[in-house]
Amino acid sequence: MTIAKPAHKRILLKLSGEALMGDDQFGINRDTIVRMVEEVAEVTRLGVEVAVVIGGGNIFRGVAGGSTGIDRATADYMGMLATVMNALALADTMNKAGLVARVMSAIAIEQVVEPYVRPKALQYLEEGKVVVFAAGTGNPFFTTDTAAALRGAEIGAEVVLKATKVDGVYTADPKLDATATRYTKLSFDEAMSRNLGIMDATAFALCRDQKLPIKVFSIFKHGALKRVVMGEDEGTLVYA
Ligand SMILES: Nc1ncnc2c1ncn2[C@@H]1O[C@H](COP(=O)(O)OP(=O)(O)O)[C@@H](O)[C@H]1O
Ligand SMILES: O=c1ccn([C@@H]2O[C@H](COP(=O)(O)OP(=O)(O)O)[C@@H](O)[C@H]2O)c(=O)[nH]1
Repeated sequence: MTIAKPAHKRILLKLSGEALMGDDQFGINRDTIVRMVEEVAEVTRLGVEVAVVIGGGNIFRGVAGGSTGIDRATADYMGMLATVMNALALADTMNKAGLVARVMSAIAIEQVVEPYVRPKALQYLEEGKVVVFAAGTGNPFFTTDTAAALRGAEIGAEVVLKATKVDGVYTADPKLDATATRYTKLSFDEAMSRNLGIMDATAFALCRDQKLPIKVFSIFKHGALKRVVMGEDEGTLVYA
């Protein structure tokens, strides 16, 4: 009997901040974060190197209502700090679950987390540690999706796994159209021409230029991350 091998050696997992809320209105839901870490742990046990970019939308978003009247750049820095909080919670939960996690921040807050240094991140990944990238790209006017594309390209990830609330890309918004069907895969050009919002335009363009495939899947579906990593039919693959 041959044992199935993972389809990917190194992945970049983008987790939205909102995913951490669970059914709460904001913040970090304990059961949800523990469950998410279990899904990640399962994949690391297969020998896959995992880097994570975490969002901050559960705490603060630069363009959200709570930032009304605040300068956009300032609000965005607040959003980046929110991702640092999530990263600390995520890494702490990972360490308690028996993983070894390291947080690297795109903005210097050296008493709290170490700065992002690419060779160091690569070293951690080679050592089997999970690297959690915090503070997005470190620049206002960007998103953590763009950070996922950027870091994914930098560390030579084979794929960016975009974890969302829906289990893939559909022919139309499945919340509004019950007849929408899920794509198993589609090319960057098809996604563009059909105007399917998979990631924001900057993130999407970066992945397309770098020929870095994106897999959209649901983090709320138990075992989905593992099935994605094993190359099974789960979510939607966007390819060059
Ligand atoms: N063609 C489509 N395929 C899948 N989801 C879609 C599509 N168009 C719109 N959506 C919507 O996109 C949302 C999924 O993105 P979400 O998890 O909110 O992403 P993010 O993590 O960027 O906030 C869902 O609310 C879904 O209804
Ligand atoms: O490179 C980045 C990444 C994030 N942000 C800010 O951080 C917030 C939280 O990130 P995001 O909205 O991407 O989080 P998610 O939707 O994944 O929870 C954003 O609204 C921005 O204000 C930013 O300014 N630059």
